[in-house]
Amino acid sequence: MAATPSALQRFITVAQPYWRGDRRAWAWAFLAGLVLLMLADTQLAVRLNTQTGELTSALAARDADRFWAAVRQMLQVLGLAVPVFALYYYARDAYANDWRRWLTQRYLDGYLRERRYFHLASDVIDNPDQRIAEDVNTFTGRSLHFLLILLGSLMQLVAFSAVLWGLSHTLVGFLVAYAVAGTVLSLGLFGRPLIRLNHWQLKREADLRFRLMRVRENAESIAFYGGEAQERHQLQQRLRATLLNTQRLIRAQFGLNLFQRGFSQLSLLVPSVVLAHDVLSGRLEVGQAVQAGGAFAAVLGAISLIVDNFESLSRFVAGIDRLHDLAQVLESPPATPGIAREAGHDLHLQNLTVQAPDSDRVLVEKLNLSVPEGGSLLITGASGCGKSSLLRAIAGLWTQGSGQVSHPPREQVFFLPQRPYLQSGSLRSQLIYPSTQTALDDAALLRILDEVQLRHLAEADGGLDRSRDWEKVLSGGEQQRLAFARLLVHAPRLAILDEATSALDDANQQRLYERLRARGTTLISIAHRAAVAGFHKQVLQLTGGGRWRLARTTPAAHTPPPAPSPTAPPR
Ligand SMILES: Nc1ncnc2c1ncn2[C@@H]1O[C@H](COP(=O)(O)OP(=O)(O)OP(=O)(O)O)[C@@H](O)[C@H]1O
Repeated sequence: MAATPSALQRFITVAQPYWRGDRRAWAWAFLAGLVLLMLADTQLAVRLNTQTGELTSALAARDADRFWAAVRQMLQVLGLAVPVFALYYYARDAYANDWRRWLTQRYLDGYLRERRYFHLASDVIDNPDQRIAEDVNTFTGRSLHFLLILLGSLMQLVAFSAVLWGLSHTLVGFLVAYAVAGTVLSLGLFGRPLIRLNHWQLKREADLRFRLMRVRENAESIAFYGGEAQERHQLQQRLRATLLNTQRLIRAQFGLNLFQRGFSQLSLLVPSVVLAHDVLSGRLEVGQAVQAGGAFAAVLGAISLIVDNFESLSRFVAGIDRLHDLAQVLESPPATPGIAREAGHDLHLQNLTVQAPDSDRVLVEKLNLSVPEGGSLLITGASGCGKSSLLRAIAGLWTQGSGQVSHPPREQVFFLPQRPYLQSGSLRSQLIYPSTQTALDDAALLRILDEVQLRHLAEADGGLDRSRDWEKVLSGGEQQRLAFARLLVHAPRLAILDEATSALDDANQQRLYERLRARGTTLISIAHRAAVAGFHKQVLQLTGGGRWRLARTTPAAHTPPPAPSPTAPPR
């Protein structure tokens, strides 16, 4: 089948980093140990078989001494065989687990590096989460399983081929022809369809699970809308697609079963038919024919590995395809950005043109502006005109377009996105996010909680170490205040706020902006509410179609009144 070399190449691409990377010494040493255990296990199984024969013969001969000697020997062999058997399976699973840990780590690094998780479009790679969490696990487990079956078969092949060759050359010729025909036929008839169907099955299952996850994540909104009927409809559509594919798989499996059964049953007849003439003419003893039949079955079993394991092999290959595609995407060099970036002291945008990803639509054209240290800029414009997109370009999330962005070093810039993202975890970890540790002590963190009026969250049992699903238990405004607290924890030189106070009341919003101004933080905001304008020295108005207008606000507007004021008009 044309897909075989490519499937093998794909397997090698996915598997080889473990065997050739920093883990290679361990990987090869452990594998060698595993093969030794397998050999010992096979050897002990043969000895057990011999001892069983000896016990039977001793009983048949009514020889008590011989019988008890055989029992003692059997117990000795068992004493070795049982732990070796258990150790072999333990080592195999531990090995698969180590491989999984290593490979998952590699993909996780690739997924989180250079914001690949953000750029991965779902039409390029569907369900990367399933690939990283599940497909890797299946891949490492199944790879070892098949590798060891293959080695076992090879041992059997070596052991019985010699026997068979000694008994009948013709039978060996038939055997090779029979096995090759079976393998070619099964690959040709069932290979591509089964691999394709298994590929789709994995995707459909992941889509269904993802949809269920969305219901759980958005339970409150769905409950408010009463959206159960729509959700059920969507879920049923995905379930139907999954089951339809399963149905096709079952049909393909039916054909494969017919073929496999016919192939293995016929193989019982082949040696007798081939050897009948030799036996009937007296050239071969009946016992030798029986022995040849046994050897034929053993060798055929070894070389029909593909036919016998076709179903699980096709599932395995489908999983390899998914991992291979993921690896290609994660390990490919990032696309060359159209927008150039460089580190500077202040924020400068030079001839900046921003386009939406994979589209010709220009959202901002040839924008030039500077925000000096301690300065402030408000971005306004109608919904959908490209305000957040401009921030995405400044942050380096979107790179399509042209021009140049120079900005203070990344660690001195802090973005507050439109939707505050809260993890479930301790209150402390929310406050210091995205850092994993902070130089601030608990007293300083509590003071910041005071400033955003969330001190009460740390007053329950557990204090700053209290863990909750914060997204569920905090109101929209509280979530925004907690996100604002992160800004105060990180005390950046440049803060970029995308409607980060939209859910706050005016008094809270004013206090937090004043706090930033008192710190001398350079500020860029997007906000719809008029009161925010007073905290900014420049206003950039996006007027649609890439056009823009930059203006200074009047000095009076820099001192915001306690009540909301009208928007400062651009000059
Ligand atoms: N990932 C994306 N790919 C393609 N187009 C996008 C993408 N994200 C946003 N857009 C489009 O870019 C345009 C600008 O979106 P943007 O989020 O910048 O608007 P905005 O001015 O911030 O709007 P709002 O005030 O409603 O938040 C919109 O028409 C939107 O549909």
